[in-house]
Amino acid sequence: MKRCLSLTNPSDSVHIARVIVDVPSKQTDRPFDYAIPREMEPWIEIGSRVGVPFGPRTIQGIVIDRVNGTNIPSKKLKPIQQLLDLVPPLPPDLVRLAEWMSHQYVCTFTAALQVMIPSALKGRTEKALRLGTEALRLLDTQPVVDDWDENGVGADDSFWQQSDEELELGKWSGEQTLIGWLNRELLHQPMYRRLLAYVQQHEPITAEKLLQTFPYAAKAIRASLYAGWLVEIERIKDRIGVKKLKCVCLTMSEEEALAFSAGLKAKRQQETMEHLLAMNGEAPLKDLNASAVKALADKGVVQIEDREVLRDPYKERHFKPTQPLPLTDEQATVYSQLQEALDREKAKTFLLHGVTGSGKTEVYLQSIERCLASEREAIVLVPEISLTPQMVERFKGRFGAKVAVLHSRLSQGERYDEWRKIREGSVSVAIGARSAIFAPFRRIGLIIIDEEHETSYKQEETPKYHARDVAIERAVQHGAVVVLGSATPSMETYYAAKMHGYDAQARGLERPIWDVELLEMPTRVAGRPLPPVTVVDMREQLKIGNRSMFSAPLEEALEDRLAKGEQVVLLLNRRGYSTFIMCRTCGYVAQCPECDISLTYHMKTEHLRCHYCGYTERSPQTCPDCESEHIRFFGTGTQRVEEQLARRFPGIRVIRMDVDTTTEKGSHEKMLQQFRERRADVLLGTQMVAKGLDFPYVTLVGVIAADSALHMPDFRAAEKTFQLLTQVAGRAGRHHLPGEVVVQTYAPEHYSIVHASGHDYKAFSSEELRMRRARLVPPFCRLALLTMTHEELPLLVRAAENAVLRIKEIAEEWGLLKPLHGAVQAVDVFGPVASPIPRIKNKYRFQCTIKCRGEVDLPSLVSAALKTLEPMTREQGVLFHVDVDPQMMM
Ligand SMILES: Nc1ncnc2c1ncn2[C@@H]1O[C@H](COP(=O)(O)OP(=O)(O)OP(=O)(O)O)[C@@H](O)[C@H]1O
Ligand SMILES: [Zn+2]
Ligand SMILES: [Zn+2]
Repeated sequence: MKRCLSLTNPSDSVHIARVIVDVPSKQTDRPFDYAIPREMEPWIEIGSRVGVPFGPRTIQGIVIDRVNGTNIPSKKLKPIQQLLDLVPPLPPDLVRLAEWMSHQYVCTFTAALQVMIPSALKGRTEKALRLGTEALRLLDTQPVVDDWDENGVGADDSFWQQSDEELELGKWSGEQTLIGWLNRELLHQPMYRRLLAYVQQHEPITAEKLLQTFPYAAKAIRASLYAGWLVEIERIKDRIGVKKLKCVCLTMSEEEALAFSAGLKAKRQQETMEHLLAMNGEAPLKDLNASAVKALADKGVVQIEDREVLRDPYKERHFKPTQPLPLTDEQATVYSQLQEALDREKAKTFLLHGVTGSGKTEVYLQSIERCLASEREAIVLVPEISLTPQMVERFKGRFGAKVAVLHSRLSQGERYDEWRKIREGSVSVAIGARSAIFAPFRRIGLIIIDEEHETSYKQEETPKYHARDVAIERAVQHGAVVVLGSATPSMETYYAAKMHGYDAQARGLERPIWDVELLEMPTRVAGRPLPPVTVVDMREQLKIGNRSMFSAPLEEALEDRLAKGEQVVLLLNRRGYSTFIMCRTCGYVAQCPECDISLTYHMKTEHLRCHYCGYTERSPQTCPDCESEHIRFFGTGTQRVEEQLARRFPGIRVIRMDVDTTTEKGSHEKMLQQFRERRADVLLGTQMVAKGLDFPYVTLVGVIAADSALHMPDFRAAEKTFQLLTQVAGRAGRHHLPGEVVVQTYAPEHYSIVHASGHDYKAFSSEELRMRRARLVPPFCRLALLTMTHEELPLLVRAAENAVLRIKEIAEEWGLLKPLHGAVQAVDVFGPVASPIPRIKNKYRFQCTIKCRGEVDLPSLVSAALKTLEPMTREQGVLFHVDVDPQMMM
């Protein structure tokens, strides 16, 4: 950690900062008090990142509060050692959100804070200041007076010390006042202009150095930072630097340059001058002819300078600007409701249930426009997988440079730069996957979650948050509107929307978690029909002697499209398919030596890898058990389908998209582009091909094995199957050409397949909800999954049994085990049982499930339980992991 400001005598300080230290353990999961040294006084606020002494070390922490007193005796009170950023990385509302998360998901406060900070910031950083564009303009129009002396110390030093009250620094809402104050007072002070001029001459300059020259200027610097007159740049050592660009600049005025250019004989040089003039006197070196620049530089007409640039991953792409479309009646009805809610500026959540191709995106776009018009910002969440150029294009096309894109495939530096644009307020729309919900905007008006049913909105590592819950909570803080959009809403959200309007009493034990209002768009834009679906019973195919992967109807349809030059999407449901190595002679399956799970085969490197612990080995050529050579890869299936396609339809152009072919950065995008340009006939893939794509020439969608996920031990299996089929069917016939879908299955009578083929969400959801109610699974209860791990099995078994007893006792003490409404208890504890993966990294795993209904505060119950289990961790080393509202029951 690099020091920004040094400390003096801590005993001078009376102000206290409450700091959450970055040590993710239960024992340290509380605020620690530190004295604020006087120099740091104006800089420390809620959300500041600081370095503090902790035991023998200095560690990082986040200030969550400032107070005037502490119980810590003054001898023991330690001062903050370092301030890591001049503008805090987290605004106060995100700090509050992190506190809420730590309660909801039973994780440490610091884990929740850290997930909000871009990883680029966690490297070693060095801070410096430069002028903002406003300040540059000011200095151009009102140059600093001549009596400027290099040290900048003038007679009006006393100026810096006044106006403390007026400033009201640290309040985000005070910004307007602050900018007003700057305009009214500060800018007329020659001293302030000197400060800016000094920065201009020495930029980038560290705050430390600036303060040496202007010892009293701390508050003015801070005010300037808030107002954008000064901009803080971060140079991150080791990890990522700020990107520099070589620029060529004119050294003379426009008239002089014109005259000079007119007199030039060399054509290249003349062109270069004209280009520079057209670009307002400055252009990147790489855009110009290097030898012409060299010649001009030798004549002293231009010079080359380093410019700091924000990396823009989409810079190379041109986005065609789009205009709002006239809305269809359905869209207009939905939009007017959203508009009304937006104008009210009160928190509210909607579910937009619109069939595939109903034009949800256009509704999003126009709602965002409305939101921006009232000077508020918008966040759009999409599943990582649909963060394709096509999706980005729609938002960039409408809002241009106002859009920041947060994409996990961006480099760390690119991601960090996008994040900075959000924090600095130079963009007003953020689009990204799950973690974009933490975009550090200050006045959020609208949060859109597209494909809200996607499981990728749930983070599977600590903090195990769900972006949907977090969005709803953030919206409450900001008075924002949340739109959950989907053609196949999750049962949780749909049930909540169905219950909207029933009072809490009537809902009783079946009360949904959120209050959601339902909006519907049941038809496709322009009256386009949903494609007809043919369900093929594969058992029948076998009976008539067809042993190939393709049923007769699918084969015919494929042939037909190839003849017509139309395109096909083929989906292989990957869940349930294997990626392991098996010996066909003895049945040996390569397993991780540390975990009870088969190793995954990676084709590119010919390695076997454990998905859980990272263990890797070379793929064996012969079976380690029986030495047979018939040991082979049981592929994802897509590879086999590809082989068969090539054999059956010689010359067919197939793009295979799965985990093996999309590991490289940008490969996913490239493939889709290639398909869009009709340089392939078939797009073959796993789940990846099912979502969000909109290709006009796709008229056939084939699903190879629709039911492979139905037999997973997961109460959401039917829901997932229905969603996948409906989504992929929705890719066909979205434009002028009519589409068709062929679904191959061994379970044609299963309700998820029957209703998906009828595009009947309502029928599916009512049947599914009936089943869920009968089995008492979400949304008719909430679950928490508690996983316990230890190296020794007998010890773990005993501990797990004790733990379950303890939890039952607590539920009993809380009066929650009493039967409510007949036989149904408010809290039920199941287990312990061995986890579906019973051993990971040499540790055995047991789990229990806590189920609760009605108004039970599940997080509080779980965290009370964990507290009483702490001695087990301390004395026996048993570890506990909690997942509140789990999406995966592992
Ligand atoms: N008002 C409109 N007038 C004309 N065309 C429209 C209108 N609204 C949307 N469209 C077009 O309809 C098509 C489908 O819209 P869109 O992709 O937004 O649907 P969607 O509801 O998001 O579907 P999915 O859930 O499948 O992603 C797009 O090509 C879009 O440009
Ligand atoms: Zn073998
Ligand atoms: Zn392993």
